[in-house]
Amino acid sequence: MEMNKGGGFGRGSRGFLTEQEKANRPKVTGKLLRRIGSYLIPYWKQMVLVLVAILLSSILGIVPSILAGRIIDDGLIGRNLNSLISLTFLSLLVTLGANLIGVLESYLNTWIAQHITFDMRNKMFRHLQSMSHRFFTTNNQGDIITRMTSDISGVQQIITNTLTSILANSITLIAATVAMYRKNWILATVGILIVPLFTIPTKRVGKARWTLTREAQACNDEINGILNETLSVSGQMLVKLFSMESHEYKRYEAANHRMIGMNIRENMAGRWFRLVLRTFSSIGPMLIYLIGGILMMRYDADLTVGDITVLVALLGRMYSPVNSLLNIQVDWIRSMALFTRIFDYFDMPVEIKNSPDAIIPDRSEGNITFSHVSFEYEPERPILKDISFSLESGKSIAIVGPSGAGKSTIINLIPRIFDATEGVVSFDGIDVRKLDLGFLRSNVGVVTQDTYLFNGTVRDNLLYAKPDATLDELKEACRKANIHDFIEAQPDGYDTIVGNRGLKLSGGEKQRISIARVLLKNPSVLIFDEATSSLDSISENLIQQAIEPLIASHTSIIIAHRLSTILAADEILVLSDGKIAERGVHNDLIEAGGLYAELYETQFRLVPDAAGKQ
Ligand SMILES: Nc1ncnc2c1ncn2[C@@H]1O[C@H](COP(=O)(O)OP(=O)(O)OP(=O)(O)O)[C@@H](O)[C@H]1O
Repeated sequence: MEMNKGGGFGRGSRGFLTEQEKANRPKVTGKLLRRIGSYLIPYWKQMVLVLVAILLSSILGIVPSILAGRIIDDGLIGRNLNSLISLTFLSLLVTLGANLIGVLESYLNTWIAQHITFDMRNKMFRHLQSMSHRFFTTNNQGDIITRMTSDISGVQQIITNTLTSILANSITLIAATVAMYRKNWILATVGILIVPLFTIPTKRVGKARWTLTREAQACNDEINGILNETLSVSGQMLVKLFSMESHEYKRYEAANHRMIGMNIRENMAGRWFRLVLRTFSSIGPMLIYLIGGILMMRYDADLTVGDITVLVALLGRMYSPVNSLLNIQVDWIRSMALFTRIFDYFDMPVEIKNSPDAIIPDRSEGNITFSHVSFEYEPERPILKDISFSLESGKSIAIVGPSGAGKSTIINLIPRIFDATEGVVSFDGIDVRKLDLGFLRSNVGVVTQDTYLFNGTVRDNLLYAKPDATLDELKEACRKANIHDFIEAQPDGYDTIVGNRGLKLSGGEKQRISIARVLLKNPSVLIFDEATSSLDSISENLIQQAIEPLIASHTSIIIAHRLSTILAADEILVLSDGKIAERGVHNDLIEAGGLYAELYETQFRLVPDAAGKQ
């Protein structure tokens, strides 16, 4: 039987709280415990079985130690072969039984833990999917992934290790103590007094080793950081372009060198730890032999050799449970902190959600109205100020303005990536906050500046917009987006792998695929955030040839940076510092000689216009 469930000597090195953990001790309230319980309750039947299994295997686990006494006294010293054979056989049977129950207990335990974490992971994933864009822009991606992966795996550890460790170790300890006192109260008291004395030095050396392990871990993290930075695609590109190869090598070598030193020290600390452990753990048995022997020889105590052997064996069984129970407080604090962190995530409010009586209109025209819309990402920092405009179905609007004027922010309010702080954004005359989110988003197609493709084939990426689209539909969308010929020219055609985030494709190709993807959704409003990053003139030309007819044939809003796109729109909104500074058509705005005329002179006229409409 595995007595040392998650505890024991080896784990002494983890049994300490960091300064940070000490400072952030979680508040354990009845509410928190009830909430944890709510995840366990569906599995109460299996838990009762685990409890019975632990009880049985812990008690059976100490029986062989007790039988050892009778094997010695009756079998060996008493020279009774029958008794020797039956007792050894019984001992073997009990050991086998305890271990078989242990296997069953492990299975049930793992089953429960896996199911609880399965429930939690799914719940967390669903919750994260419903979180707003603001959540993902303000929270570190690494933290979000950690919550999903290691924190929830931590819950599994708590269930399989901490809970069973408390139970199994407590039962073993009680059973061993009772059995020892039944044999001889003096030796039992000696043994029980020795156990805590043993744990003090073990804990001290353990702490020193733990500090070293943490330092080695920090060193390892540093090395991983260097590897992540320098061996990533973009990192390598940066290193090459700035000829930093030898600088990076030196940085890596220095960190690697530090790590070697740390590893040697850590290993040696481990060796010292084992030395202290073995020395102290042998003091107890020696004392029992010594005192037991004196009691037997000098005081004629009612003790046999077998009794002394049993007491030594039982004492040996106590070290590990005592040690791990001493760590329970640390495990408990960590477990509660883990649950608190996970629940904090569950409790984060969902900012953008369907209103309870969300409207799903029969059809969508694609009329968009902004009336007196203001918006701020952070309190007291207005980004959009009193924006009003209307886009009628079938028409198109180009939004222009200096960088940071709030152009992308305006379009983010239409599919409710964010909600307006003041004023109303409406779609076909209905406040977007009252519309069904699914309806709204399926009718608003957005092509962002930095297009995102999943690692998969071109076909997979296109089908994301319409999983049941036929190949002909895919081809039609790609023709409209001017990317069909390119895809067909690839050896694998529509099954071409796009690579991680689409890295195997050029910026222009990615953008055209993402235009095709949006067209497959067949939305009633198209929104383009025209890329400012310079594409080569062929790519530009292909994109413009795709976008211009779409602007003419669809209700559309374009954040425009190129003259030809601006000219393709019915109306131009000129945005400055979050306000609409000017609006109208190209010639009138040029004549007015305001901000648009200035932008035209400084930017649009100079941007190489592939369509040649300058
Ligand atoms: N998620 C965000 N949180 C806080 N502030 C933001 C966020 N996104 C944008 N901003 C700020 O809002 C302002 C407007 O940004 P926006 O992206 O709408 O400008 P833009 O006109 O589209 O600029 P560009 O042409 O450079 O893309 C900027 O000052 C920007 O720093």
